[in-house]
Amino acid sequence: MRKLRTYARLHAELFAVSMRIEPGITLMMIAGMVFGAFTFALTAVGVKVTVDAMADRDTTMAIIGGAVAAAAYALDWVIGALTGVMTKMLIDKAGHTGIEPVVMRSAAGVPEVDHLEHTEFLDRVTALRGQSWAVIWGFTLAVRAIAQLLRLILAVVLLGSVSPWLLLMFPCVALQLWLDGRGQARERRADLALAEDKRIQAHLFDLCISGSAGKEIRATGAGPELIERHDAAAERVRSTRLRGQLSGGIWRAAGWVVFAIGYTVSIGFVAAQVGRGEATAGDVMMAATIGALLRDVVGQAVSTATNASGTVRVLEPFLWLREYASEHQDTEARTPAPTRLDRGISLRHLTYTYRGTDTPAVDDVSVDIPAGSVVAVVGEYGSGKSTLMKLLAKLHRPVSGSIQVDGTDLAAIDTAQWRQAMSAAFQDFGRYETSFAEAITIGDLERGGHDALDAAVAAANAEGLREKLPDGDRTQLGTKFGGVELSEGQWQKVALARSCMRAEPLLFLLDEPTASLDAPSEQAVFDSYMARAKQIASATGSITVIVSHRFSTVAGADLILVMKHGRLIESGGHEELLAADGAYADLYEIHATSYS
Ligand SMILES: Nc1ncnc2c1ncn2[C@@H]1O[C@H](COP(=O)(O)OP(=O)(O)OP(=O)(O)O)[C@@H](O)[C@H]1O
Repeated sequence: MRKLRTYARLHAELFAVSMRIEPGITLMMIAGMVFGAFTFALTAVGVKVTVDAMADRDTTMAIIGGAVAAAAYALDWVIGALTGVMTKMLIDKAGHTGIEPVVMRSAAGVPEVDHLEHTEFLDRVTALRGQSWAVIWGFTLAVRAIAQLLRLILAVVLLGSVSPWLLLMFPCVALQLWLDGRGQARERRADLALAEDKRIQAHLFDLCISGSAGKEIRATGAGPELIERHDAAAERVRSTRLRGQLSGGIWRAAGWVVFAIGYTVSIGFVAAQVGRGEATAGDVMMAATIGALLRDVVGQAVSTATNASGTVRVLEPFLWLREYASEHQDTEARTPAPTRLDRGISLRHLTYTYRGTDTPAVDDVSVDIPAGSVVAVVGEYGSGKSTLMKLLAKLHRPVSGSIQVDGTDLAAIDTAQWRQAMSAAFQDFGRYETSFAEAITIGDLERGGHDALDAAVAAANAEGLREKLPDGDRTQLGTKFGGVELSEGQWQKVALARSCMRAEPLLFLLDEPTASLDAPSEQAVFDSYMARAKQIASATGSITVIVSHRFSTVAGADLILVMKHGRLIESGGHEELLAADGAYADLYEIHATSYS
């Protein structure tokens, strides 16, 4: 019942969207479908009038009845064709301009990132990708289903007026629809069951044709194994789908058998009534006509139901995605973000566990980071450094504990404002395939014109790259849209410059932002970042947090946090930690020679 209400509400919304985008076509389509139901009834009545008039030798009435029946039948076809065209136009326009933006906003507009790594989200996005039009199709099918119901009601009235025996057809129709529904459910279940294999198949395909992974695959000789796995996934998809279609087909065929029995028996009863003088030949012809048309109506109802159930595959993810996006909008976080830091940022028993895992990635971390400080986070791979950075950026919500910004819980601070107040460069940076200038200034980052762009490029040590670009700042980056391809390190410099567009961020997060750079570039970037960090710190009390394996950089930080298995095991200044001769001293010894 709840599901029914949810879908009714959704269709009401989709009606509103369609009316907003194409009011004329929406109304004409609905009117056409409803009117079509009456032409169906008119055809049957016309046939009865003709046959009875012929029996009475009333030629005029017979001609009128025949003409009405023929015209109504033909009109039904014309209306069917026109509503078909209008439906297509509506789906095309409202789907792309009304629904696609909602899908995009729901998928990309959640402030946190937990969902981006989760199958329940990914499965639904896979189902919706490029399929937004089918959401509006779902609405047009609902209208069609109502019009078909109207046809069935008219058929009941007409058949009931001839003989109650004819009503026997309806339980058979109902039983057929039920059996058909069972068949569809089988197919739907099979479709859901194969979603993961489909994703695996797509992932392996993308991997094999991607420029970056393609090199590695060839070098390591992993190609045949990946192709084999791809084929195995494809085979699982095929066999699961076939099983679903076979069992669905059996249920459907059973449905048609039931209908055929109902039709034959009920018409047989009326024919017997004619012999007893209880019905006219016109009644039999009307019943036979309605029965025959009913077969079409039921056939159409079944195909509407099939299509509607097909669109559930899109409507369900659409509803889920919208609900997820609205539930994760962080609307309680209303405290304005500060404009400067006085005391600093304190982590209080901060804990975060990724969904689907048991061990916390950040485990009970407590530390005070004074305003104006440069902090380095070090630790082995997988020790929780990136997760800590993401928690500071509000990309994940702590499972327990908190982050206090000058005494205010970060959870209560307006997320959008917090992001405006900070800057970040991550290890896995984005590649925006647009012009060089736009790839740096894109987003809601401050647009300080050419001066800001120049400063950001300088801070990222990307002037050399900029000079080499054939069209300067207007050079299109990436080959997807016919631009120039950059090396990994050059892409990283663009990302670094992007993170420097905010002149005075309160929090500057740098999560191994130079992993793809050569040693001199890395040194130059860190020197300029450290100078910048100190300069910003004196103006607004800003904090810079750097995750790095470069110990010459780490050593220059005011505070060093050493992480292990998600826990903060040591913290302090470089000399202090070396003197303590603990984990930091060990790490320093291992890394100093290779990275400094
Ligand atoms: N999306 C995720 N889902 C589940 N577990 C995750 C996810 N991301 C990270 N982890 C796990 O959380 C732990 C901490 O990962 P994190 O990336 O924070 O470590 P790190 O110290 O930054 O590692 P690295 O130096 O390799 O970047 C690791 O055990 C990792 O496997």
